Amino acid sequence: MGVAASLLKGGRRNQSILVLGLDNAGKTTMLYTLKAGEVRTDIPTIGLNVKTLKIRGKLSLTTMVSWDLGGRGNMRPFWRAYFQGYENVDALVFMVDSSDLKRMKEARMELDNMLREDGLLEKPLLVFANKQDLPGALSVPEVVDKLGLHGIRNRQWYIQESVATEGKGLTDGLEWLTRELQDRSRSDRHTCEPCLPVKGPKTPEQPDDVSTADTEDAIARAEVITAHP
Ligand SMILES: Nc1nc2c(ncn2[C@@H]2O[C@H](COP(=O)(O)OP(=O)(O)OP(=O)(O)O)[C@@H](O)[C@H]2O)c(=O)[nH]1
Ligand SMILES: [Mg+2]
Repeated sequence: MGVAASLLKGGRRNQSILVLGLDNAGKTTMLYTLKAGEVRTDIPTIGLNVKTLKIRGKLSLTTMVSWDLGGRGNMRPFWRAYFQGYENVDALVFMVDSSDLKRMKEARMELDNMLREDGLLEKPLLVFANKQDLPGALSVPEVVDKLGLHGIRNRQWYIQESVATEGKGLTDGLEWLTRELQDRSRSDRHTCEPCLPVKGPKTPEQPDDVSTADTEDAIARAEVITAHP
């Protein structure tokens, strides 16, 4: 199972998003496609990629640092250590290859395992039902069923169909997530004044050229400024 993690920096504090999914689900493709016009489809992630996305809105700039850990097998102990128990992760994105019926069970197991992590309890979940362009791809209700999403309790979740190679659905899903995070951060402000800055996961690069986030308009203009190694 591969994973990409993103530190979304904007507004009053950093927000970090883990992007998870089995290998071949389309995580890296999504990150590349968010850079308008560039699609890389031929590189399975081996080891660790670090990318920085600059997301420009009408009045703002948001910076997302992403960690993309590819490969098969159980890397969870490594991720848990790397992200310090996930306590500073704000949200999850889970990407699934909707056309790969044979691996739906495995995908569900990996998702369930991550949702059980103490540091991730109650954090919002966005699922991308990816590869909708392929023949035989499961529909959104079918993916909901296969992944057992209706059984999720005590967290907000949302599923979005997508075609990562064409950028379809990516901004719609991410807009839901950013709205959800903004709502949560607003309600935190009411309930925990004064809010202390929250430390994000360790990153080799902490961009600081960030102003208030206006993500609804911004995501579509994501610009990858750090290259795939
Ligand atoms: N048809 C189709 N192919 C896709 C789509 N998204 C990704 N792919 C292809 O699926 C393959 C795997 O995509 P990656 O982005 O490398 O998958 P990954 O989740 O990063 O995989 P790992 O790095 O191994 O964890 C590539 O050949 C992509 O071109 C999609 O929406 N439709
Ligand atoms: Mg990858």
